[in-house]
Amino acid sequence: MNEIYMDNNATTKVDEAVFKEMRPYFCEFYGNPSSMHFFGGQVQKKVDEARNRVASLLGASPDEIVFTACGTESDNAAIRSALEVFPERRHVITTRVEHPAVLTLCRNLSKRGYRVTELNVDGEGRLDLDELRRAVDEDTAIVSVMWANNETGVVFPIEEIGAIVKEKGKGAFFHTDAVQAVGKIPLNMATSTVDMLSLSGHKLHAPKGIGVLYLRKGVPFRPFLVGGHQEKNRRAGTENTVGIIALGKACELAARHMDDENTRVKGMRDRLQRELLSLIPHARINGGAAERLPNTLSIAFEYVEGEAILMLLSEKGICASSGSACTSGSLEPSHVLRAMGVPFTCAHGSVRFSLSRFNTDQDVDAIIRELPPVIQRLREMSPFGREFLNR
Ligand SMILES: Cc1ncc(COP(=O)(O)O)c(C=O)c1O
Repeated sequence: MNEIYMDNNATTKVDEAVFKEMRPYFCEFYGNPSSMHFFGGQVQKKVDEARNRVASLLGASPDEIVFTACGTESDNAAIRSALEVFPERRHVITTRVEHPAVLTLCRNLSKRGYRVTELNVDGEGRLDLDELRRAVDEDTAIVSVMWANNETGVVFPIEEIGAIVKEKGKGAFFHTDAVQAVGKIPLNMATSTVDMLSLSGHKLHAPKGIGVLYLRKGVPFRPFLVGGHQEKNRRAGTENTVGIIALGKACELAARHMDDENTRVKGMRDRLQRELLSLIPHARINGGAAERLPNTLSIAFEYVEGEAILMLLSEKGICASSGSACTSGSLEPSHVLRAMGVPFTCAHGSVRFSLSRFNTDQDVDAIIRELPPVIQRLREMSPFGREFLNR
C-alpha cells in the first residue's frame, strides 16, 4: 500500500539529499572531531560547515548554535539554565498549550516550590498579552513560550511577547520552543528579542536524535550535561556528527526552498481545509481564525471519535494524527484543545493533518475522497451521531 503521509508535525521523512550528505560519516569519515589527527579534523570541518548552515537559517552567528540530542533536551536545558543563573528567582512563565517537553518540566518545578504561571489562550488558541504583562515581575527567571503550536499550528507573536519580557522582566530570559516553526516560517535571530530557542532536526527532514539550542551571545548559561569540553563547554558528550551534518544540510535546503515550498504546501493545506469544510457538515477548524503555520490543519468533526477516524484512514493508507491522548483507558481530549475551550464533542473528533514539501495534490485528492464517507459511517454507527443526524 502506498502511504499518504500527513503527520509531518510528528516527524518528517529524511530528505534524500540529507541522507546522502550524512552517509559517508558513518563508515568512512568516522573520526571524533575533538581528535588532534587529520582524521578527526576533517569531521570537525564538516561539523563547522553544518553549524554555519544552521546559523544562517536562523539569522544567528555560528557561535550561538549548541547542538543537543533533541528538542526536548534543548527545552529542558534552557529552562534549567535560567533557574541556575537566577537562583533567587522562583517564578517561571509558560503557556497552557506548550509541548510536554516544556509543560511537564514546569509542572515538576511547581511541585518543587517554584511559582509557575501558565498563560491562557482564547478559543482560537491565541494568547492574551495583557495577562503576560501582568504576570512578568522581578521574580521571573524565564518566560518560555512556543513559536508555533504542534497541534493547531497557531503561531504566537514572539517578538511582541519578547518586548514585554524585556520591558517588564528585569533581565528575565526569554526562551521559545521553535521546534514546529523552524523551516516552516522565516525567523531572524539577528533582529529578535529571543534569548534562547529550541529546534529539532526530525521536524525538518533531518533524522531523529539531533537538536539545537540557540543561545544568544552574552546570555549567561549553565550546561545541562557536564563532562567534556564539547560545544564550548555548553553541552558535554561526543557530538552526534552524522546528525549534525544532516541537520546542516536540512537547514540549507529549508533556507533555499522555504518561500516556494511553503507557498505550495499552504495552497494544498488551504484546499484540503476548504473542501473538507464544504463536504462534511458540522466540521470546524481549531485555531482557524488565528495566524497558523502553512502546513497544519486541525479539524474537528462533531459526534465522532478522532481515534476511530484515524484507524479507518489508516486502513486506506492515510497517516494523520488526533488531538487526543489516551490516558488510563479513558480518552481525554488534548490539553491544547481543552485550553482553547473546544467543546468536548468537537475536541474528541479532532484530526490533525500536517503536510510537508513531499506531499502532492494527489494526496490531497485522496483525503478529500476518503474522509467524508468515513465521517458519515462513524456518525451513523454512534448513538450520539445518529441522534445528531436525525435532528
Ligand atoms: C513543539 C514541540 N516541542 C518539542 C518537541 C520535542 O522534540 P523532540 O522530539 O526532538 O524531543 C516537539 C515534538 O513533537 C514539538 O512538537
